Amino acid sequence: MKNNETLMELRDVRVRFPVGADWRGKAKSCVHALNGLDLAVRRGETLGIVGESGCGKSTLAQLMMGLLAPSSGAIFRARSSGSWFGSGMQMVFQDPQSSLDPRLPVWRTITEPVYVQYHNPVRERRALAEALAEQVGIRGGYLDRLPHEFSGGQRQRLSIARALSSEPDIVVLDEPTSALDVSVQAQILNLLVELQGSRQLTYVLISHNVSVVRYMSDRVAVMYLGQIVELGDSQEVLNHPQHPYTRLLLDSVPRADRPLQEADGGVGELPDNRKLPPGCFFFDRCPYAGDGCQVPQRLEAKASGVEVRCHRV
Ligand SMILES: Nc1ncnc2c1ncn2[C@@H]1O[C@H](COP(=O)(O)OP(=O)(O)OP(=O)(O)O)[C@@H](O)[C@H]1O
Repeated sequence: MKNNETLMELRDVRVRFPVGADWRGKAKSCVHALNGLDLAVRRGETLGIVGESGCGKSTLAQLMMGLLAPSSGAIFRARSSGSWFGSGMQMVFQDPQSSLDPRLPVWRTITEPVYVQYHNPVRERRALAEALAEQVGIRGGYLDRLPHEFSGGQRQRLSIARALSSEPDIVVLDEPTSALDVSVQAQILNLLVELQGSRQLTYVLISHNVSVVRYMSDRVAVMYLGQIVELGDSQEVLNHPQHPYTRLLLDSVPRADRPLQEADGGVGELPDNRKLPPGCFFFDRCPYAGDGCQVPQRLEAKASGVEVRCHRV
């Protein structure tokens, strides 16, 4: 069920982290993690977020989850039908080991988001745990076990069950398969697709793995130095990349998890995000840089419907 209803919108969002301190405890400089991000999440879609390490993907996830406040800009959320303190957001992390409490039987962990809000009795909690476990392919009889008694893939299934327990509107998937064996990665992705169909979920999928994003996403946002440089239909963006950075990123697959200069034989380093370039952020690494690139670039819709932050496209 995809439509154009916006569940969450970020407008010109910036996040700065003060770093270093002088003898008075005053920050010496700032890391500019997000630099004017405009993005909307639509109900029922999977929105993929890609970009190399350090471009701001995790900062964006924390912002969406409400774990971090923007330094400037605004975030709008549609009124939630789900719960988790009313935010309607849940997250599935890369490492299922650390998102499940090692001392608690899993039925407790996977129903915790609901219990925190409603304090439901044990019988009800167990019944919910069993129903959720069944939906993610874990037999109800195993729910008294501790997380370490499950395999990595099963633990990720349990983390997904936990995320679904409060019936969130949006689930942020932060590298949901990258800590798993290759053999179970596809099973988890298929499970996520199935659940999206049966529960009308909206996903924000953060990944440096372009094949995962290609398989899962309806739209893709490509991030560079805390900005979106290309945004649109995922097949269009991934099959016909227009921004020079998107092309470079796709050319470096499957090594996009490393800084690009290692993967592509030397186009320069990711600029220092304590001092932002005055014009196009990609200027120093761009093979097409020239006139008109020394001024800040705007994200603009091109004929294909894809938005691109480059005046030369
Ligand atoms: N708490 C913090 N204090 C200072 N700098 C931070 C903090 N959190 C993130 N950063 C910096 O902000 C920038 C964006 O980081 P972020 O973790 O969002 O990137 P990322 O794209 O998720 O990278 P990765 O894929 O490696 O997780 C990086 O330069 C990072 O060092």
